[in-house]
Amino acid sequence: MSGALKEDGRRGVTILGSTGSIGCNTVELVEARPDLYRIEALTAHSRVEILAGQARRLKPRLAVVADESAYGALKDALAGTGIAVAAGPAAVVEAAQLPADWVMASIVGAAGLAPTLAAVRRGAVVGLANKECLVCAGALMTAEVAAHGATLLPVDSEHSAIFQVLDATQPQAVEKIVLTASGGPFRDRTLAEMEGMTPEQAVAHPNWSMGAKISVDSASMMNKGLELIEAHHLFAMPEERIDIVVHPQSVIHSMVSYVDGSVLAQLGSPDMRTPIAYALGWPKRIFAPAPRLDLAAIGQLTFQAPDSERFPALRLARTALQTGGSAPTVLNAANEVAVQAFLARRIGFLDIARVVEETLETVEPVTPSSIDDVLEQDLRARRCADAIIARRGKR
Ligand SMILES: NC(=O)C1=CN([C@@H]2O[C@H](COP(=O)(O)OP(=O)(O)OC[C@H]3O[C@@H](n4cnc5c(N)ncnc54)[C@H](OP(=O)(O)O)[C@@H]3O)[C@@H](O)[C@H]2O)C=CC1
Ligand SMILES: CC(=O)[C@@H](O)[C@H](O)COP(=O)(O)O
Ligand SMILES: [Mn+2]
Repeated sequence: MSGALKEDGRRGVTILGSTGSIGCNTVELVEARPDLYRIEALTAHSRVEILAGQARRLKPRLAVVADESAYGALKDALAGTGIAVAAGPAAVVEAAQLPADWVMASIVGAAGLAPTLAAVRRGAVVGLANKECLVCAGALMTAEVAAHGATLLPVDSEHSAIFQVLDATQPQAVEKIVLTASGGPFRDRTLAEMEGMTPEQAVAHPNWSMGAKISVDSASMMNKGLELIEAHHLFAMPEERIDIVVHPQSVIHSMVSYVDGSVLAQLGSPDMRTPIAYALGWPKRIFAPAPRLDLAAIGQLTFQAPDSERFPALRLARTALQTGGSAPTVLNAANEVAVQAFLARRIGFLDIARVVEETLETVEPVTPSSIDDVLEQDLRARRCADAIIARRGKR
């Protein structure tokens, strides 16, 4: 990021998915430091009111909605501001192509792949919250990062923690990465209890305030499975050297074990403004208004082994990573479809993992050699998962 400052000394920032949980936290941090940052572009799917409010305050060059039917509303909301307005998935990619120094990739799901890739391809520094794009296209994505001299800065709290304590100068000294998992809202529930859990119960995360999709992923622990694959790609760490430990307090955000027996961890309150600020300020640290950690008040930090009987998503993700090729792409796409079906009350909570497993059994893994191949496999998996859900509904 050195040399990435514009003439006025401020870093140009684009936020892809500015209206979401990560996006709004990023906006808050950027807004607090007009001396350091100016906004280049903001994008959303369809929540025009939030996007237009952010745009009026931050005055980007461009504001984009992915949903074309929201174009008129955005145009009206920003009339007379001089801010350019556009709509559609291609316009989101164009927003990512504007010459911002730093891009927050915080669109949810594989929909974030093309715009994130567009930022990578122009060599930007990318704060990566969107884990799905590394899960569905990890090897191709990291190759693009290397080819274009881009920088990926992890924003996911666990990966930010690892990034902060990993000694990249001595990769041979690293024994293991240990991802912490809260266990989600159903950590101590039986399978019989989980069967009847509602979307409202699933999105009620005990520690973090997040968007609906990642909250359901945390409840099924698919989030930790996706994070396992994300860590594998971000830190070039083999699957068997990435452990998962359940830590209900979400205070230790992850750890790195070294060959001398030392374990280094990053701690903090469960507040995404800390990892976002780390990526936004990198290579320096900037202030974040997250609650300060009071260990005496917390009293105890506890740990337990993950249970892949009650949380089969953990097993499915590990197996998909071992299988390789398009298996993680299929896992991710089927999970996105199943989570949406659960949120729409078309399937039950435990059906999410069942749909993912059946899709993985049905769609033959291939070795994608391009992003187009990945997108093709993503589509195949979505169609397969849709068909499985439709069949389940008819029983
Ligand atoms: N929330 C968190 O604390 C964490 C999130 N992450 C990851 O960050 C990403 C974002 O999560 P989160 O902020 O919780 O999600 P949200 O659902 O809160 O926000 C998603 C954002 O993406 C936009 N969006 C949704 N669909 C599309 C689409 N098809 N095309 C373009 N834009 C779209 C939304 O627009 P609109 O508002 O208009 O619908 C919104 O701006 C996810 O990949 C998640 O796994 C990782 C760690 C922590
Ligand atoms: C904030 C963040 O990074 C989330 O991914 C969080 O880790 C979810 O918590 P779980 O550990 O319950 O999946
Ligand atoms: Mn996380």
